[in-house]
Amino acid sequence: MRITFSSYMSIPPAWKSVILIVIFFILLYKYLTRNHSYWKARGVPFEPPKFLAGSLWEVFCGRQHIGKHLGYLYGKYNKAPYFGIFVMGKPYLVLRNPEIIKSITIRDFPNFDDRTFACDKNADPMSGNSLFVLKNPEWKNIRNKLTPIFTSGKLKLMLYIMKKTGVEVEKYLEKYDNQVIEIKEVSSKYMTDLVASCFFGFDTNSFKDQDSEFRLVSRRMFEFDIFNSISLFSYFFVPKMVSWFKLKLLDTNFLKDVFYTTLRNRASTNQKRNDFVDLLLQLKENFNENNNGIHFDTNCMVSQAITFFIAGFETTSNAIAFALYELCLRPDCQEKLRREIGESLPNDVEITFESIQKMKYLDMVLSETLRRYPFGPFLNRECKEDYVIKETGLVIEKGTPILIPIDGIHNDPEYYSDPEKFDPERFSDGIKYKSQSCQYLPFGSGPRNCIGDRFGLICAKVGIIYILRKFRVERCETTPDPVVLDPKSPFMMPLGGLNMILKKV
Ligand code: HEM
Repeated sequence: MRITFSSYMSIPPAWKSVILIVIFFILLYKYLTRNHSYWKARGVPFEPPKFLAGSLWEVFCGRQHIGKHLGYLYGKYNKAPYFGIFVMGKPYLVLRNPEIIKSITIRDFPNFDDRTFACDKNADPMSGNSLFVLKNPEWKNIRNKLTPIFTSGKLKLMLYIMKKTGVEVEKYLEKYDNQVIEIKEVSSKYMTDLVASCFFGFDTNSFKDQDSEFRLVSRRMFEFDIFNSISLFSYFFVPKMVSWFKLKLLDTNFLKDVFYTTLRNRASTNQKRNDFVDLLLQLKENFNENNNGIHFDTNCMVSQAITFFIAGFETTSNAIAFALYELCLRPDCQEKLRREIGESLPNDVEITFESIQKMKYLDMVLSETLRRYPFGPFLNRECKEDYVIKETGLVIEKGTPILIPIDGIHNDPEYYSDPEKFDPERFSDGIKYKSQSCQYLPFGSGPRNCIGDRFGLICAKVGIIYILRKFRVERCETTPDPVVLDPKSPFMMPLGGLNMILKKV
């Protein structure tokens, strides 16, 4: 039957509205599903999309953690070098093959040097200027300038701050002998104090002051309710929402005020602490104008300090907490590590940078912990120009977002036998081979990898040494086994904490 304009006009108004609504939804559906044949047309295996949620329905429903879901898909498409998914109708390419990952993150890096991470610099200048978010050429310029502040020599000068915070943890834990403690909160306090001191020159005292504002602020940053998990999700997957709704990544006003206060104090007292504040100030002074017009002004400096604070404290405290959790389930590994600590530092001798470097088993324990629990469960890159994957001939179109599922790779039995087992021995030869072949990616890969990896590892090692040389951690009735990850968080964080019993040795 043909519907003409005059027959339409004769339809009662209520029916007209119904027809318009139906047409609207049909058009919307067509628009949102317009790309759903994208991967099929290119011969790429793909996870069939569901309307709106695409291939991440389980994640949107809160039933599965995004890292574990990508890991599950990684296992499902185990014959393919990559597979396709859809997020809100947009096609994403998920890489499986380490050689292809290497090409994209290292060899052909210039074509994949940015993340798809969105940020509206005008609405949120603090986050927009952060190294994590910056796009080239600004990113490269700032990264080159910041890299030297993380050299071993500079970190060595900050060891005194780490040791001071380690002593605070030790004193704090004395009160909990033979009691159940939630170790994630302890490690978060340790890292909040440490990072606040190193990057803000500020004594936060989270162990003495339960209401320390720094700790309250840092805790809020990683507490995910439905609203901030949608917001953070949009930064990674729906960048348009960020500009439409002028979303702000984080409320950084408090951190900004603290940093400015520190700058004023340093200027008036000429105090030097050999911390990152001193290094950032030096960098600002030496930053000449010959940088493609890119400035490293005070705002940019504050933005980096805030980035380092946020990127540093939760990642590293997670690693400490998960290491102690695994050690409480594996008393044999714990004893081996305590022996190593005892032999390297007999009679409570002073911890030195060199003694930490020599603790091989401690390094193996942390490497294995980060294999099992990489904080960021996926890496993310954007394709700048059409690119041909030489191994398969697939053309990745300009603008295609790429995901690298770290958890899937870290649990692939082809690279790690019995991957569910916590086994530090698999890193007895170090991580070099596995990192270089892109089978081990807790700190990412290529020039855009983690800038703070060495700082994070030293902080984690010092924290673990201070705890284990005085205490044994044991499993208790409320120790989770297996760990449940918080599905609302895009990061691999434990849901409900990590309880264990602490016993003085
Ligand atoms: C155990 C601790 C840590 C883990 C597991 C970790 C992990 C990561 C990962 C996976 C990335 C993305 C890399 C990529 O895309 O290839 C990253 C980037 C980054 N991390 Fe870390 N990180 C840790 C500690 C730190 C610390 C202590 C800092 C600062 C002091 C830091 C600062 C950054 C920054 C600024 C970036 C962005 C780098 C860029 O885009 O140039 N991270 N980190």
